[in-house]
Amino acid sequence: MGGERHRGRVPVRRRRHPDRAARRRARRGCDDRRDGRQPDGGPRVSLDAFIAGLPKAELHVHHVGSASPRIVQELAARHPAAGVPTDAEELRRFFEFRDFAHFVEVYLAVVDLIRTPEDVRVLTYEVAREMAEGQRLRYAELTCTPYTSVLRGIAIEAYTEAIEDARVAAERDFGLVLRWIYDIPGESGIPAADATLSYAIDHGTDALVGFGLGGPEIGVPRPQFQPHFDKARAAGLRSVPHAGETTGPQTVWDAVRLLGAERIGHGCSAAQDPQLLAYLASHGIALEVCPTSNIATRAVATLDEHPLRTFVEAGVPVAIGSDDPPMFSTTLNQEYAVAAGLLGLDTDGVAELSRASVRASFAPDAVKARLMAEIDAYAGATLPG
Ligand SMILES: O=c1[nH]cnc2c1ncn2[C@@H]1O[C@H](CO)[C@@H](O)[C@H]1O
Repeated sequence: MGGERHRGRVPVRRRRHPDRAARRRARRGCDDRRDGRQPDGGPRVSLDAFIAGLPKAELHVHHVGSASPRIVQELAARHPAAGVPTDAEELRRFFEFRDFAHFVEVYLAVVDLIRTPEDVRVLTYEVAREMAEGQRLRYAELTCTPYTSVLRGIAIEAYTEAIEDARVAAERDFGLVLRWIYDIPGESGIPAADATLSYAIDHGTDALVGFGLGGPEIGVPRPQFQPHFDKARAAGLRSVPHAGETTGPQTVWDAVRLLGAERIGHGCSAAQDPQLLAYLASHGIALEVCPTSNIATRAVATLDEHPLRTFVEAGVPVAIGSDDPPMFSTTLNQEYAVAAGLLGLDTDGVAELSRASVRASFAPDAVKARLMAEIDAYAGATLPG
């Protein structure tokens, strides 16, 4: 496989910092270089166009957080009491976050729009359409929070049926393979953890692959959820908690040591702890890195300070994710462009980012092999221009 060319590493260009032009491209989320120095061959495309056409896997994206303005507007109009604006400009302002706590507040206001099983089905199917058609996603592990929907009156049986209907339809209609991760909304504590575990173990389908933990970290210590993760893992689910997004490296250690994390959501603060980086690298524990989200929620102050390069240079596997893309005015394509700017990647490097996500995924082997072959075929047939 093409991925072996780099021994499974994303090839960072050996510079301490991305050059000014790369930083500008990262900020704009695009690449308009036209150096014309490439050999003749297949179609020539800009890095942006290359990314747009690149088959991809997405491992860190939230279900409700993927609702596009079109879907949010539609739901907001159906459920006006939730207080989410329906006007496009007001909606844009509504999604400007003061800090992480405010982000969670806004996020939960959108959660409040999901009231019926039909809301869940439409949301999931439309999100899948946008993933496949807009981002060339071929595989996605979507983080769902059934607890918040059940709390709003949707029975877990109806919830499960709705997402499963959408999953089957999305694979049939868009060729997108979907898998689920159920996360505990951390701010709701042990009752949410108990319920989410039961939804996973008693109601989860074969498409449920992971067990997660989201929401705030401050005031929500990870160790309290160890029994839940123990049971989820014993039932065959993979452990994928968020950690180190808004607190220090100790939270990441807790996630790894106590919750058995196989991948970490965000993990930004791991960059402060060289021993932790070495541990993540030697155990192949991937960090799901969502640069624009980190800036929007103020987890990282500026893009120039983003730790992605530190992770890659330390040999930590990374999977680029979009988190809650419409809320952060981004897309997975744009996150790839930002990552390319931070790492100084060309088209080969960007293709390798996509392979890295496939490797870190919990996709069945046959799906992984198919995706790797698709990426190789695409990268081999497209020349940068
Ligand atoms: O970046 C994020 N970090 C943590 N939680 C998040 C993020 N994006 C969405 N959620 C969601 O916030 C809800 C409240 O706990 C959870 O449902 C979690 O999935």
